Amino acid sequence: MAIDYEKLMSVQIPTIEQTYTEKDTMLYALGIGLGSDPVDPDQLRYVYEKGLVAAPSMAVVLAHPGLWIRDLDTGIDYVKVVHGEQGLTLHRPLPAAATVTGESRVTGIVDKGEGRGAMVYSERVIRDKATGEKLATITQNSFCRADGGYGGPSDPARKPHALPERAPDLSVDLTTIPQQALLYRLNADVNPLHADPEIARKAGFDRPILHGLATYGIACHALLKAVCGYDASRLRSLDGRFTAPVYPGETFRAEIWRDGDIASYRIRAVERDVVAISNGRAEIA
Ligand SMILES: CCCCCCC[C@@H](O)CC(=O)SCCNC(=O)CCNC(=O)[C@H](O)C(C)(C)COP(=O)(O)OP(=O)(O)OC[C@H]1O[C@@H](n2cnc3c(N)ncnc32)[C@H](O)[C@@H]1OP(=O)(O)O
Repeated sequence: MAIDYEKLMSVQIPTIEQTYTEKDTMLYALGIGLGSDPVDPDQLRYVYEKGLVAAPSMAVVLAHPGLWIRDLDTGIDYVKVVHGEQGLTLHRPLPAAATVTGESRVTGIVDKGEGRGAMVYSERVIRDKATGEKLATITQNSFCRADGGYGGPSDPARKPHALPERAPDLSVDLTTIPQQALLYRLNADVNPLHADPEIARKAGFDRPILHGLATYGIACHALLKAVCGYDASRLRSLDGRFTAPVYPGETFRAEIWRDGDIASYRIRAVERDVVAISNGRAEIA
């Protein structure tokens, strides 16, 4: 099967309604390493019911339509899909518990050519069901490694944020645990690539890799720590490009540049010295 451009552009991704509880909010925060210092009150506020606050990046798992690339008639070889880019704009801080809706649509497809893959851009708008208020807009680029050359438009890809050329202004290290992906997937992010060694091998990896969104959440954690004083309401947007797969258990170093309200960043997997997220950009209030 191959991608049919018109059909995929108009694919109906189901609208999802989700009621999430304080427990879900704490589970998400644990999945991105918050609470790793259990006596730090700044971290505790994300993982303990007293004065609980939602981590801003949790929006990316709310009212998630699941693995629609596999489950709908998309023509995509889902096993070979990796997460290419992720963006998030927060219109207001996330409640610690709420009922939300998520409306998703495909916003663009770029055919990079035979053997070079195809990129599928999608967007999801999250609303508070009770008030209809927009909470977050989420953008994603799914890099379909096996689907290039199907004959669709090859418009230039959207340009990623350019990192400053000077040395980073600050850095922060965060550790992950060997079971990080098994913990993170309990946020209903069930792609077997992150749990099943057999599927991971079929996708070309020697063992399950960490979810791109888990690395992205850890980037959010690093920025909360380094430039927001752990105040969730200060993080207004978060974008990044996944440049290399990473494994649960690796140490991540966030290298950060500050220019006014903008923090640029990249995430390095320290032990292998590879950049896992590049072109990172966050707006800080
Ligand atoms: C249901 C919804 C869908 C869900 C999908 C996701 C499900 C998840 O569970 C799966 C995951 O979380 S996977 C884990 C996270 N992601 C990754 O590990 C991917 C890491 N990146 C890579 O492997 C390569 O960069 C790779 C493979 C992305 C590109 O590598 P190469 O092919 O070697 O590309 P390269 O030669 O470096 O560059 C070629 C052109 O592509 C552009 N590019 C590179 N990386 C990109 C990226 N991450 N996103 C967007 N564009 C990217 C380059 O700029 C270059 O462009 P041009 O041809 O215009 O010069």
